[in-house]
Amino acid sequence: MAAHAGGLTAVAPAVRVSGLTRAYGDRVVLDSLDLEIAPGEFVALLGKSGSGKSTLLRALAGLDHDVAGGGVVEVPERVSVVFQDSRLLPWQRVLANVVLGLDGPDAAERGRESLAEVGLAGRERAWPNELSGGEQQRVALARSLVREPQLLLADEPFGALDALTRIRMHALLRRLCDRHRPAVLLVTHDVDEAIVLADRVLVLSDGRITTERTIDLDSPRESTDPRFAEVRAHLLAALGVTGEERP
Ligand SMILES: Nc1ncnc2c1ncn2[C@@H]1O[C@H](COP(=O)(O)OP(=O)(O)OP(=O)(O)O)[C@@H](O)[C@H]1O
Repeated sequence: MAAHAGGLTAVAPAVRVSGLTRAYGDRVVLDSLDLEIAPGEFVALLGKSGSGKSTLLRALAGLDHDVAGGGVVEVPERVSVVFQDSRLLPWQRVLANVVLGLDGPDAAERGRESLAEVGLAGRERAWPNELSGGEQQRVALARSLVREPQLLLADEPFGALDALTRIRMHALLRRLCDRHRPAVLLVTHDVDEAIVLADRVLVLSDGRITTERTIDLDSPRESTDPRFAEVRAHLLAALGVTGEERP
């Protein structure tokens, strides 16, 4: 069992990770990693495939009891997680999925409001399999945000969506985060997605955060902006993508 349980404490809405180590057998994936996320800050995490992004996210979510390791992980009390697949219960209607486990007499009303926020007003009684992939991810976002998380962990939430839907979801997620102000850790493979959405982009390599870039581009962030291109080149270089390999 990981040392998460020993290190996990409920603190103000921000993240502090210190000396985090995680290993699968002999394979050390996170090697004394340090990370802080300010309240309301949107952080994107890039890294090569297999670099340990999901392992880090799972450590923050407290979902890694099967992994050996140590270190301190401090996260807020209310943490929500969104994955690449929506993980909706197929035998529950949309509203029931959103409010599942939610207490209080106003739970259904809050669920309805949350669905309206993600553009799904009127779809409360639909079954998950009646929705498109993008709509299912909207429901997953509604389910996360109805709990007013102080920390939102998102592991490739748009990875399975087509390019157009992904662009719409970027705008939606940014809007929702501006309104609800959770701290966010977004794991993504998509460098442009990271630059469009995040206040700060991190690169995970060799078990640690090796590159950190604050994104201070004006909104809306356009990939045609030369400053955007400069940030992209910096991050791609940090990911080990050479000039010839770049699109
Ligand atoms: N349950 C497990 N048992 C053994 N090894 C694992 C397990 N989960 C992950 N790993 C290994 O740990 C390393 C990091 O995996 P992880 O999923 O965190 O990487 P990632 O950066 O999220 O990768 P990707 O971008 O491909 O999703 C990989 O080498 C992976 O094979």
